[in-house]
Amino acid sequence: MESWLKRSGVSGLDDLELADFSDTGRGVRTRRQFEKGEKILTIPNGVLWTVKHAYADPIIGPALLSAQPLLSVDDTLATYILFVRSHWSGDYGLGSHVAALPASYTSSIFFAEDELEVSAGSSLYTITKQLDQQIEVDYKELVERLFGRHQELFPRDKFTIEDYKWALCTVWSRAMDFKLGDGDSIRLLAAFADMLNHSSEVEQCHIYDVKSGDLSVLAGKNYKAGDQVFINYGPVPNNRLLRLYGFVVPGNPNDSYDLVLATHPMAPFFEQKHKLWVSAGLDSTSTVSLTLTDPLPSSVLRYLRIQRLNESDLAVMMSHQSDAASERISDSNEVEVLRFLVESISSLLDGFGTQLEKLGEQLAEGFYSPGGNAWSAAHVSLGEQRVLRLARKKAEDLLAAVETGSGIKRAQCAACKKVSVQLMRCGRCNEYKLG
Ligand SMILES: C[S@@+](CC[C@H](N)C(=O)[O-])C[C@H]1O[C@@H](n2cnc3c(N)ncnc32)[C@H](O)[C@@H]1O
Repeated sequence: MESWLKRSGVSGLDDLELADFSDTGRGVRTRRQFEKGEKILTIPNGVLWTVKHAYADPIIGPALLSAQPLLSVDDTLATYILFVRSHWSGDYGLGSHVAALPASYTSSIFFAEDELEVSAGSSLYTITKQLDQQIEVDYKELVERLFGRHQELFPRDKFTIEDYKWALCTVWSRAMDFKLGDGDSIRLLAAFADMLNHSSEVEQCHIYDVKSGDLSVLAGKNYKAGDQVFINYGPVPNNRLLRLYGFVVPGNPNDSYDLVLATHPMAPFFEQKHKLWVSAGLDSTSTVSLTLTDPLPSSVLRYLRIQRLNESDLAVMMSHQSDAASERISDSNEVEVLRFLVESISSLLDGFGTQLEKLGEQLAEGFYSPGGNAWSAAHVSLGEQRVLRLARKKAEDLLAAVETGSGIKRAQCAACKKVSVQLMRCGRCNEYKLG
């Protein structure tokens, strides 16, 4: 691969080499010192994997362009990679890059049932299950629309669903995304640059030159000869790292929980409420990322304030053009919203297969083999539960403050003893018996 890249005009390779590292696996090592900001590597546009290059390929290009509507970016790149793997020699060109790719991946879609089960309750668990189904559907569609129609290009035995999953994970774990000036974006894979591992200790240091179309990597910090060179994949939480890249960062400060807020279209006043959500920059189904630094973003409260509007408050709100739900609408609405949040977050937390404290103990005792799939899944579960606990605490504090300020009393359900809001049905046992 390196000799092909050098002949293709890649610069910087003489000062770098591939090497194995105990913590990150294969990566790139410096052969000399680099100052932060110095250019380390440049890969010219001609050798990048891009959708444009796939379309321009004289053999696979016409077939890809004949599929209407066109395949997604990831499917195009995955198909291109599989095409090169099945038709090109591994000695030179893109074929030599494919030959250097990992034979398998540790993305959560490859987890055994018992490994994924460790993250039960997490968004990773749900999304991975959905992804498994989606991949099957997408694969069938690809066979129908493309692979089955050009079997000379896409031989069945080299374009199985397992091959497709491998190629998708190649794209997910190695592609780089860049925004272009015109509001467009480009997703590309760059041989050798895709051997760089992630560290949050370096700044963003891979750049795409829109004019030349070349990709460059700068030193994200000062390096001594023999150091591993890193790039920064971005502020990615563990659930996403594991799904796309197949690894986690223990104690990841970017951990998050994606809260999905949804309302059935048959719910009363749905149309009016939909308008209010849109004017608040939301939608009737909105996904909000709860994070360690902002566990209860204001958009969650804005969404729920609108969702829980009664008829008279709704009429008042509809007459306001702006985002009136950014503030408390009424004490009773606020209490209802916060009560609902506390209960919902509690049931999300109850849904985790193993609770936070137990997971913490298990990880400390070495119950899961470090770096293994179950260990990674445990870290995802831990991170998501941490975020949800912070979110619940914040909702509880806000609720207590509103109740104190408004004079709305708490009451305890006589049936299950759960503290509830006066005159509301107890959400846990569904009884109206308030004490
Ligand atoms: C762009 S590739 C980097 C090169 C890769 N190590 C290889 O041998 O092909 C991304 C993959 O490298 C691994 N990786 C990157 N950064 C890592 C890190 N900080 N810790 C553990 N694995 C990492 C993950 O397997 C990830 O999917």
